[in-house]
Amino acid sequence: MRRVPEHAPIVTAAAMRAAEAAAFASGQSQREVMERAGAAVAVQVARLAAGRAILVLAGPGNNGGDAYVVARWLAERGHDVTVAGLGAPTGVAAEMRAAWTGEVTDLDTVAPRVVLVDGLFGTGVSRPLAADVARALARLRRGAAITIAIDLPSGIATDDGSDLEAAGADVTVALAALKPGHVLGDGAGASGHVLLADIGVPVASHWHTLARPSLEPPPRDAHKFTRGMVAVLGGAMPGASRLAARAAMAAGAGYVVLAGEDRGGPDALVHRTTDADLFGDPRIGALVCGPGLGRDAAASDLLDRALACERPLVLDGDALSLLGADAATRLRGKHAILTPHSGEFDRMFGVGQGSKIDRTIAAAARIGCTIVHKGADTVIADPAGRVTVSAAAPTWLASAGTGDVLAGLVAARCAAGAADPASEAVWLHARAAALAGAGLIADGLIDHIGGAIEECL
Ligand SMILES: NC(=O)C1=CN([C@@H]2O[C@H](COP(=O)(O)OP(=O)(O)OC[C@H]3O[C@@H](n4cnc5c(N)ncnc54)[C@H](OP(=O)(O)O)[C@@H]3O)[C@@H](O)[C@H]2O)[C@@H](O)CC1
Ligand SMILES: [K+]
Repeated sequence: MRRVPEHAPIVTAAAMRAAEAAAFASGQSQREVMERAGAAVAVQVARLAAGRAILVLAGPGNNGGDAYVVARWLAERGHDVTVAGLGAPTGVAAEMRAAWTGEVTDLDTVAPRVVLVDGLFGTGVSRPLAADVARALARLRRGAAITIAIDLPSGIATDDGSDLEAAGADVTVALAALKPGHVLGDGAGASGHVLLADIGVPVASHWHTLARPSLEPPPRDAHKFTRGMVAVLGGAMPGASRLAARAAMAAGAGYVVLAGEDRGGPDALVHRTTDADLFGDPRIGALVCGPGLGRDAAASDLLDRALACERPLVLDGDALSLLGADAATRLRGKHAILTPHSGEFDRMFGVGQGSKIDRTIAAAARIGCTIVHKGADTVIADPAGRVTVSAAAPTWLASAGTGDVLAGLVAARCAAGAADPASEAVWLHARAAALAGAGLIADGLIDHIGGAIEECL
């Protein structure tokens, strides 16, 4: 499983440039910042290289400037370093090139070494890599035991993570902040483990990586209703709603109701009919609608009643499919958390423009609800534009029923009155998956929710 720093700011290329400009305006010199960036990367390279031969690739821009600093820092400390260059840097990067007293060989002909440091392109990549550059990079990566990228793997688009012929890295040292390219789409996979280096450039952002929540055990005067009541609407596929209900129980909801005709599930699960009393029950802290609901007239009627009631909603699966393109009008002003995968999201809000972060923010603002846009890169956006990205969840989660478990987790945290139920639930879900290990199934995931909670106490 890859590692990504927790609660790290995420900024676009433009926002990073603005932060750098502000730092320069406040008196820092670009030379100082580049020296700091190079040194921060070099410390990690030295640690990971452990005495092995290092090849540093230096590109034509400031990412290449950082690379020349890395090479100089390592050589000064006795490491075995060679450099291959692409293009002629300008400005401060040219000064760093001049300060490197060793040879600079050609990218096309250089032989691979055990440790590869990729400083070809960072946030300034503006188009797909030329075929010869992509080929050389891929060849050198294949010939290396470990590849460490400076700021971004060369050829990953900074703002949306799309692949512009990148070869990828095992470790990426992000400078000052993470970029969407480290956490979204192909870029998330290409970045490998991500480390965050402080280069003295302050960065403010409303976007962050997911962090372990801080939770409390129930207080001494707790009883089942103060811990949160969750109701799950059953439907055509009872297994899915049962998974959501069981997950809510395991996540600490004090009283969980499975509403409908299904009488299955554990003994502690309370069964009720979907009558008016249920939808008017003021004790319900979260009503889950969607897992296993079905898409027939009965399902549609249950969704209508859920939307008409005053309780906080967690909408998933079939509820989202039933809403489809009407989601924007029908959900506006509702207290709801939506948990679509990308197919459901696109059906509700259209494919649209921009990165997954941009599109999720726009949809959350449009409907005034929090959206958990699921995937290998889960993006959580609230209507105020705050974003949390989960980019390191185990890929074993890609199996039937894990989304139903997540809906139950969100509902339990919502009913418990958590400040950020969606992010907490996504963290617990990913952690339970890590504890469940390889080959997990949704039922087994539930058994590890308690263990995940223990790590947050
Ligand atoms: N600002 C600062 O002071 C600091 C910045 N820092 C570092 O700088 C990095 C950003 O630097 P940057 O803006 O110079 O961009 P960078 O990623 O080096 O690439 C631009 C060059 O590549 C070229 N180019 C682009 N795509 C190409 C392609 N496909 N194929 C071929 N060429 C291509 C492009 O040429 P052009 O597009 O103009 O033709 C230009 O020459 C950032 O990630 C961090 O590492 C840190 O040191 C902290 C201080
Ligand atoms: K790079």
